[in-house]
Amino acid sequence: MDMKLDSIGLSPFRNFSRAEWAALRADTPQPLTPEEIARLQGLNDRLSLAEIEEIYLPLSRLLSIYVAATQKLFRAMQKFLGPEQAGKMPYIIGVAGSVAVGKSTTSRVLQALLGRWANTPKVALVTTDGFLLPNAVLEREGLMQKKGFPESYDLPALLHFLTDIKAGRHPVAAPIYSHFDYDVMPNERVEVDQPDILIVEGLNVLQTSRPPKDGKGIPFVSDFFDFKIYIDADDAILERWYVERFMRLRETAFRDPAAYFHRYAGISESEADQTARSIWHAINRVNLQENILPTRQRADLILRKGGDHEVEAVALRKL
Ligand SMILES: Nc1ncnc2c1ncn2[C@@H]1O[C@H](COP(=O)(O)OP(=O)(O)OP(=O)(O)O)[C@@H](O)[C@H]1O
Ligand SMILES: CC(C)(CO)[C@@H](O)C(=O)NCCC(=O)O
Repeated sequence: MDMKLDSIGLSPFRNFSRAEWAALRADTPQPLTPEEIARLQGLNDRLSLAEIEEIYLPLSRLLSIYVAATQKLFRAMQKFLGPEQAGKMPYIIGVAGSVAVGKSTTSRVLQALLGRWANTPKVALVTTDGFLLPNAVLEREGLMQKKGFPESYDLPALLHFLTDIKAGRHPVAAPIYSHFDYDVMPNERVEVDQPDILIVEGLNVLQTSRPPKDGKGIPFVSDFFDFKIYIDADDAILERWYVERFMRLRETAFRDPAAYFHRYAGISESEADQTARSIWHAINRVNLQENILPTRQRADLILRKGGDHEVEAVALRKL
């Protein structure tokens, strides 16, 4: 995806058009059953069957090849090192990209598709939103307009979580974020109990920032991932998706008086549109430019989306 490097044959990525990528599913052994199709489309009513079959099936096939190779290496290492070595270690996939690019939808589709492979029946999914600092802390530190920026996360807690997973500990608990409350939920946790694959999605999974204090010798978040996916789309398209989702939420979730953004249910459509655009420009777009986009080149695979969320090109790391 780096044109200059591409033209002199030095890009670390191999590029596929949509059609070239779709052809890779050719000998995927199991077709989807009608029940599976219904369940996958239930994950997001805008997701088309063509998208599942042409993009996400080849991707799940590729990932299952990587996972099988890692599992084989792990078993060989256990034999080499002796019987008292750590038990099961999940394969960790990171899914990164801008706010509103579709990280959670892609992750849920991959979770469902990867669970169909015999060597990975148990696939867990966690979002790094749960590791955001609570609003009370963000307010105290003057960071409410920086939600999603590196400094708005409890980075040591995220690193501890990933370390525990990699060490084979179980179960490991992760905090949960509520978009309805616009805050982390103080008393709720999701438990990750020795899955074959753990998918971690978030803005920050490819980042290399260290915790502010005593950061030396501590790994980067991105170090923990066996395979890193970046979902990409043009700036103007992302803004549109953000605004469309905001307007839809205004008709649905924001109507509930308990919702953090309830006040936006009462304003006019044009005021709501203005509000969404100003949040996008003041917070999420700045975060994209400064902190998210610069991590794209670190991915193993880039999914490039067009205006209707259809993947129009794929780049796979070859080095
Ligand atoms: N493959 C897809 N096909 C059609 N629509 C999609 C697809 N993926 C996501 N969307 C839509 O795009 C919007 C953003 O998707 P999603 O919530 O998955 O993004 P996200 O990257 O997880 O966002 P955030 O970072 O804000 O949590 C939603 O309105 C969703 O319905
Ligand atoms: C929670 C995050 C950071 C990521 O999902 C995002 O959805 C968010 O809330 N960003 C802050 C600005 C906004 O309200 O869109």
